[in-house]
Amino acid sequence: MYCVREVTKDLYWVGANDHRTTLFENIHPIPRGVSYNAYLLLDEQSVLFDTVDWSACRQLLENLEHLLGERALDCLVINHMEPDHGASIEELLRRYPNLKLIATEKAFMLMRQFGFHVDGHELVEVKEGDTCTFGGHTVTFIAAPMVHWPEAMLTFDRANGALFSADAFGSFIALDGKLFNDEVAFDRDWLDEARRYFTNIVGKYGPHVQKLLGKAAGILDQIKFVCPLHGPVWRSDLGYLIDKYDKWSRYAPEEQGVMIAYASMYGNTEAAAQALAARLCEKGCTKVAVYDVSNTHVSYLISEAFKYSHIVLASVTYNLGIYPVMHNFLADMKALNLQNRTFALVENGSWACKSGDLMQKFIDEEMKNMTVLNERLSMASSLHADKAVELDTLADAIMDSMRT
Ligand SMILES: Cc1cc2nc3c(=O)[nH]c(=O)nc-3n(C[C@H](O)[C@H](O)[C@H](O)COP(=O)(O)O)c2cc1C
Repeated sequence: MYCVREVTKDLYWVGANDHRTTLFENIHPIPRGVSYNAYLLLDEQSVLFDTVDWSACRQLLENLEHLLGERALDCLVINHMEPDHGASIEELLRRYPNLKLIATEKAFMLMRQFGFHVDGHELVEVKEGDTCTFGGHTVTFIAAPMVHWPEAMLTFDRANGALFSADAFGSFIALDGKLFNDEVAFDRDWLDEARRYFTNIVGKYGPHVQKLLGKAAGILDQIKFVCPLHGPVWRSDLGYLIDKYDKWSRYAPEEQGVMIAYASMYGNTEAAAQALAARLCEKGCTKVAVYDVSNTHVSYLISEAFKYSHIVLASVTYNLGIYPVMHNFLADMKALNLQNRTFALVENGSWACKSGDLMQKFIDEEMKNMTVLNERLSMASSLHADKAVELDTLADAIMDSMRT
């Protein structure tokens, strides 16, 4: 059965929802699913903007057949060649052999690398600023390298104000019938997953996203619809969306608050993390989020690290090192280029406590623009009552640094 939604006159969402894939990119859990968005424009020529994951190809084909009727599909614009969007290209070429493919040079290179038999078809290579007319609609192509692959581009249709934004402005979570941002409670139900999507998938490329935001600013008054490849289409409140993207891509915290991530085998470091959380709340900072790194997928930890201004790392010592899962979290923060955060450290060990010094060294030497508070809470096996003052001092130091 076809399943389409009208975006605006002559433009349709023809994508699909996926609740079967458990790991996006085979790494990030997606318990609430994901959508693969593709859009069909019915002008003098029929134009499809991107395709879908191979698992959703049948749905795309049914949607196209429904809307096209007797018409052929004339053009396919590929904004992004990652297989969750590009995988169905070859099948479309089989069904619509006269299909004209429009993409960047690098996208065509990737199609060939992935083994798609595109040669022999009409291929139109486009670059920044090029335009294409399909009848009443003329689109302009905007290069968006490394947002988040090198071949990526955006396409802007001046006639209806639709910006086909590739992976930019996308989100996890299946649409399940809804399409527009104003049909969901985005801030309540989607923001955390949108941030987790952005920070883990595109987070490393903040400067590239900043460049793209600069380009978008030039046409902001003309953008009526932001049509990403995952998640809702934005037709209102663009300022809200752009503000989030601006913060995330500048590595600026969204909230003055504290993420406490603890690594604990037997519960003593965990107890210290909980005691610190309680002290912070008592002192008036209730924006405190506590996570056990061992049972929280690192993609959620990354999202929270991008959200909060302060991060407390509480780790046991493990074979003279940092607890491996905590080490992995640190490595991921570094890999995703997280910057501009204030850290506080809590360490634990029973005979040779090393985790504090090692975490400090990692942050100082491997990460950029980070501050580590001098106050450190150190414990031998467990936190005893005689450490109450140190605990309080650490909480005060965090509170003070939030005020400055
Ligand atoms: C495999 C293993 C390796 C450890 N290595 C160290 C170590 O190198 N230095 C140290 O001081 N404690 C070491 N410990 C002890 C723990 O860090 C310590 O008991 C800690 O207090 C446990 O805190 P928890 O209750 O939060 O798990 C090790 C424990 C285990 C199980």
